[in-house]
Amino acid sequence: MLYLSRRVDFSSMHSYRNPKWSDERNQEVFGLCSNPSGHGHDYQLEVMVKGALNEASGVVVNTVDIKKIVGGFVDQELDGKFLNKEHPHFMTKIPTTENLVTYLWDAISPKLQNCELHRLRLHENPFLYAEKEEEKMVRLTRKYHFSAAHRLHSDQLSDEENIRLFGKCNNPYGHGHNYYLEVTVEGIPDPVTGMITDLSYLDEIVDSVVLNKFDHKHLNLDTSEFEGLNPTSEVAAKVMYDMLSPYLPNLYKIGLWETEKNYFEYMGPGVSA
Ligand SMILES: Nc1nc2c(c(=O)[nH]1)N=C([C@H](O)[C@H](O)COP(=O)(O)OP(=O)(O)OP(=O)(O)O)CN2
Ligand SMILES: [Zn+2]
Repeated sequence: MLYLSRRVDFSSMHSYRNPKWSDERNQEVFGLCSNPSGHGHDYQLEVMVKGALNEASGVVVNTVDIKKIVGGFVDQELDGKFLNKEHPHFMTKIPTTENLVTYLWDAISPKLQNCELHRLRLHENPFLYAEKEEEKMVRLTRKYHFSAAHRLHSDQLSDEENIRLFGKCNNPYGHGHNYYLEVTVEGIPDPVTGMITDLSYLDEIVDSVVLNKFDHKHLNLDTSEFEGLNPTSEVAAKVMYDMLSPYLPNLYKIGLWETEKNYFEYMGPGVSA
């Protein structure tokens, strides 16, 4: 089986409002997104399909055909529209990223030929995306930033072994990174709010439980969470998962960008992708 991906872009306006609720209630639940005049996003939709290689043509499916099918569909239905007012499905269902990706999954899967839809990832902005994969629940990923210093050093190895294994990263004073932390939750979008998890709750938890502890800190020297641990990014991803999971019962994955080139993820004990 081969997997391939094509990105399709569109811009839409939306407003998060339950028409049965008062302005105050909508404001309380949806915050700024409840503005009845709406606001907009430049969405990026990553369409990943799977299929068998056609030996004669050398392709599973022509990506230009995916562009025509999916691009044509979003151009006609979503691009340049105020979804709550102009799209029948979203007149009654709140156009959250989770609901949008679910709608797109149901609409696009039957249209594809010579391949099957494997995953849709809908980016609302560079810090938020929702995704749907075959036979999986919807997932929502939020990206956060913090800066921290660390020294790679294991107490279980000799000084020579530490230097040999970690080189410059074993510098006694440490060194620093611009970390990007991705927190992924999964679930069924709430039928009333259209959300898997309230983003303001997620932000509050990640801020108070992780970012406030680690931002602008030396992980080895200033944090109790890394006491006795070597703060590699594998260990850091696991530490952060364990810190967040008691507050986020639907936590699916922690992704940690240590640098732009080094990425690590942890899905909890015994879980694999
Ligand atoms: N398995 C792991 N290997 C390494 C880790 C880690 O956490 N787990 N961490 C480091 C260092 O912390 C290091 O600072 C990253 O170094 P490096 O890959 O060299 O940095 P860049 O991504 O900026 O790449 P350049 O080659 O320097 O451009 C090392 N290994
Ligand atoms: Zn480092």
